[in-house]
Parts: sequence; structure tokens; C-alpha cells
Amino acid sequence: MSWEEMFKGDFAAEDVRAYGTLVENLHAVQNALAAMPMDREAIDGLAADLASWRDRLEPAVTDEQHQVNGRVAELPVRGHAMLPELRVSSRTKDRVEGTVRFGRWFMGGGMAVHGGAVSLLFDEVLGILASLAAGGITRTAYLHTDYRALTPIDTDLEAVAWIDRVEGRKWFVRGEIRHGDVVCAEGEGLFLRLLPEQGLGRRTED
Ligand SMILES: CCCCCCCC/C=C\CCCCCCCC(=O)SCCNC(=O)CCNC(=O)[C@H](O)C(C)(C)COP(=O)(O)OP(=O)(O)OC[C@H]1O[C@@H](n2cnc3c(N)ncnc32)[C@H](O)[C@@H]1OP(=O)(O)O
Repeated sequence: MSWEEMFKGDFAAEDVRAYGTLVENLHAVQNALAAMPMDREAIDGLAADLASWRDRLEPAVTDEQHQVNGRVAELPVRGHAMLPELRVSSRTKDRVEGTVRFGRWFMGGGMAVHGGAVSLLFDEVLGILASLAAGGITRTAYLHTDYRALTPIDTDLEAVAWIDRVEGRKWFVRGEIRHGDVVCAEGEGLFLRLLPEQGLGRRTED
């Protein structure tokens, strides 16, 4: 099953571009907000602006089948605004490679990426690879992260994920995040291919 078949939300190309721009702007706002100093005037102004965003968005809330976030196969990380952007450079059925850049929003401290954000990226990348390789939706049973060196923000990092082994419904997937020659983090996860009766797993039968 192709990536498009499994994850496509079937949106028009120009709507996809527009949503990509929205997410890009949101990420720029998040990064700048995370880096702002204490400036009461700016804070009050931004809080009022955000309140008007809220008034605009909340009445339009829709269900999972109609939301856009995370359902746009053509955008990096499915256009999921919560996730750091991984730009895939090569993909086969058992290996994905790409570059990822964590902005200031994802900083834990010391200008390094928060450990939870590193695991977040692994869950997404390893999970997507497992789903594609398994030809159906998978769910994370466990995810183990080894933090080998601080992962720097605001720089391009290499991310790679590959299938380690498969035992029936169990897909063992590994990954690495590297900065140049330095391995910043290693991930290892077990993903279970869902049974037809397990919610989203109905898609394994599609
Ligand atoms: C129109 C277009 C729409 C597009 C929409 C797009 C949608 C995009 C969709 C998807 C994107 C994918 C990208 C996202 C990636 C992120 C994924 C996540 O974060 S998933 C959330 C976090 N994970 C959970 O919340 C799991 C909670 N746990 C469970 O649900 C169950 O425990 C589950 C499914 C993991 C396993 O339950 P069982 O009932 O299926 O299987 P059992 O019988 O318990 O185990 C089967 C085998 O696995 C082993 N196993 C299970 N859990 C294990 C563990 N933690 N450690 C070791 N072994 C484990 C067992 O020992 C057993 O092994 P033996 O067959 O006996 O060899």
C-alpha cells in the first residue's frame, strides 16, 4: 500500500499548499514566542490577538475524519502541527531518511532539544515506517530512546529509521538522529499491526 493510499485526506493541491503555509507561520510564531523576553506590552497584545484566533477557531471545530491536521500526506509529517518537521529525502519499504530541524519551541534547555520532543519524532517516524511496511495502521507498544549527546536546536539534523525485524504482527523498528558525525539519539520501538476490530486498524482490511 502506498503512502498516499494509507494517509491521504484527499484535499485539493492548492488547499494543501495553503495549509502548509498556515503550519509554517504557526511554527514561526511558536519559535519566536519561545524566544521572547519579558515584554508586558507585547504579551498583552499577543494575548488579545490569540483570544480572537480562539473565537474564530472554536466554533468551527470538527471531528477527526474532517480535521486537516495530520491528514495531509503531501506535507512533511502529514502536516501535523504538533510535530517537528521531518523532510524525507529517501524512502523504501524498510528505510526512511531525512532531515529535521527543531526550532526554539522544542528547546528543553542549554539550546538543546527537549528529550520528549526527540521521542516524539521517533514515535512518528518509526510509527509511519512500521505502518507503511506492515501495509496497515500500527500502534506503539513501546518506545525506547537512548540520549547519546545533546541534540542541538536550529540546525539541520539527519534522521534515519529502519525495520529491524518482524515477528507476526510485531514490527521492531530502529532509528537515529545525527548531527554531522555525532549520534545524538537512538530510538527503538515495537509497533503492533492492528487487528481489524482495533479501531483505525479496520484500514488493514481496506
Ligand atoms: C481518510 C484518511 C485519514 C488519514 C488519517 C491519518 C491517520 C494517521 C494514522 C496513523 C499515523 C501513524 C503515525 C503515528 C505514529 C504514532 C503512533 C502512536 O503513538 S500510537 C499511540 C501510543 N500507543 C498506544 O496508545 C498503545 C496502547 N496499547 C495498545 O493499544 C495495545 O497494548 C497494543 C495494540 C499495543 C497491543 O495490544 P494487542 O491486544 O493488539 O496485542 P497483545 O495481545 O497485547 O500483544 C501482542 C504481542 O505483542 C507483545 N507486546 C504487546 N505490548 C508489548 C510491550 N509493551 N512490550 C513488549 N511486547 C509487547 C505481546 O507480548 C504479544 O506478543 P506475542 O504475540 O505473545 O509474542
